[in-house]
Amino acid sequence: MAARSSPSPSRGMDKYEQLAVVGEGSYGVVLKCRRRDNGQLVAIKKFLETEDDAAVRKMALREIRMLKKLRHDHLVNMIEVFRRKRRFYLVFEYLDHTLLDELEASPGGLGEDTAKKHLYQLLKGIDYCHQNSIIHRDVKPENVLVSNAGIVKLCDLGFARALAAPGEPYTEYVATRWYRAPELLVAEHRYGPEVDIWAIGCLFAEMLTGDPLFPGDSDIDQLALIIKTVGKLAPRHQQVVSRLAGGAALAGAECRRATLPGAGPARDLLAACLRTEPRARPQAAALLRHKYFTVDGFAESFNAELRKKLGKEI
Ligand SMILES: Oc1ccc(-c2ccc(-c3cc(Nc4ccc(CNC5CC5)cc4)n[nH]3)cc2)c(O)c1
Repeated sequence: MAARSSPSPSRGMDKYEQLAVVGEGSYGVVLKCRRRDNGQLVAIKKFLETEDDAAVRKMALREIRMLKKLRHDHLVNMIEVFRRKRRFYLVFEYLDHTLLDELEASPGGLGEDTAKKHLYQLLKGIDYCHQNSIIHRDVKPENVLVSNAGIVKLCDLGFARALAAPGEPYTEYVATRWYRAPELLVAEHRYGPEVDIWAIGCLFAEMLTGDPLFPGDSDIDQLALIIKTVGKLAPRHQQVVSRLAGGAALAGAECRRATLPGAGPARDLLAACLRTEPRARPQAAALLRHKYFTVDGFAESFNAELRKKLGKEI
């Protein structure tokens, strides 16, 4: 057989030059890398040793199966997967910074125009997940990526879960407290995509003001902040809270209402995302049709802007 005329193509991590660590989690690390042959920037999630730890291997395979199904303009897309020296490597699109970076750089908030554009793209991304029966479960500023052109993509579906079959309880998980919906704080077994709508409501408020809406320092404190601002919990949740340590004073208490940020349709949309009864929160598809986005032709003109920036039909 003729010898290869060209050098054998680089395999796995040899193809990439490691530039920085951009994220760390319990199951691995996310690296900023540059592809040697074309200079493309990518993010590579490197799992811990998968052979020795069955749980990590199971988690990695579940994550890979799910990520292979999901492709959307407002989700960070996976480019390739490879294994090397008993580890899995997931190669993703790289975007310049996170929403957390933007919030830290703009203490007074992002301004309503930017907040509205980010919110619209977030809702598109999460609507795609929900239409594909996937709950993200950890929507927070660190998991929202922003390109230099203002394109917003959700990332790190490491916590994501497929919607449970009817009657099947979900496993416990600890998403970031400040963005956790009341049904998760009271450990309701049957939660759904509404937990992502709650988190997006929290992000919208934070983009408007620059401050986290509910920065609770414990689960009970988190519930207290929620009740103080958006009112009573759903009756079935109040019963659970009344049995928690320190919860008796909380259940059913309707403290002095702190006010939500925003005005008019923006406040209306925000309040809808933050209804304490999960079943009362609108789905992402309905929120995309909310008057906040439609009344002034925003959706039409912004979709045209997105098409241009994304370079394809939406
Ligand atoms: O299941 C999974 C696992 C991992 C990911 C994932 C995919 C891609 C990324 C990513 C990150 C990224 N860019 C980035 C840029 C900057 C930072 C940090 N900035 C602060 C200043 C230090 C963090 C991230 N581009 N792409 C991060 C996570 C994913 O989307 C799904």
